[in-house]
Amino acid sequence: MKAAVLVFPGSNCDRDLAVAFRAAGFQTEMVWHKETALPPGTDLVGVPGGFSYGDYLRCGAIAARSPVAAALRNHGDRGGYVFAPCNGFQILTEAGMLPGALLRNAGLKYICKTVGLRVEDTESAFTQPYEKGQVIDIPIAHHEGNYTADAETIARLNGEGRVAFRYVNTPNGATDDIAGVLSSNKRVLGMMPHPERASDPAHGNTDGAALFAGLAQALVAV
Ligand SMILES: NC(=O)CC[C@H](N)C(=O)O
Repeated sequence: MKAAVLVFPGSNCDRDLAVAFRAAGFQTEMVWHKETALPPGTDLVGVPGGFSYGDYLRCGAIAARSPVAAALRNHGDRGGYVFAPCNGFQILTEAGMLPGALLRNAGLKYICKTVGLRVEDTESAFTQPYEKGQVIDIPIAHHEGNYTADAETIARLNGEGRVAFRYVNTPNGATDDIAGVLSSNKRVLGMMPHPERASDPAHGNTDGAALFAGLAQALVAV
């Protein structure tokens, strides 16, 4: 089971993500943004949180056009798993790998706190260890987490079971309380909250650990 974590100038959750992947049993390599290929045999790509390229232009817009982005897109196109928390989610929407956009938080403030998330769909590798409707506590830390998409896209995401998580009390104005979205094959997950920051007893909260365990379980079964 091989994972790669992309590293952009300004990434700041890349090592946290690698720690969570390794704890779940993935052999994990860091991949610099200038690379044009992923390590051979990569099963899972992590697109980490942070402030890639200083959040200039729009969060994630420059990273979505970086050399490594083409390799990331190929990985997704051939059915590879991608986990993208926070800035990673912003990068995937900018790259067109997930629908919608992340706008500035409704209150125009950076928000850093732990929030309740309801698990909405348990048919993906990421969410299968949870119970449908289960509420988990996961930290957020962002100023552009206001998920927005047109009504048709929101209806499609809801209808296809592609809303992985919803906020219990939406902190950022996200449409339909959406906190995390899956691709149509459910192998790509983008979410604003950070499960990798709630996956070790030392974090004081392990609600996120099951997500990484679920991924490992799905990949062992392949
Ligand atoms: N923690 C993060 O990944 C921050 C995401 C993004 N740069 C924002 O502030 O919205």
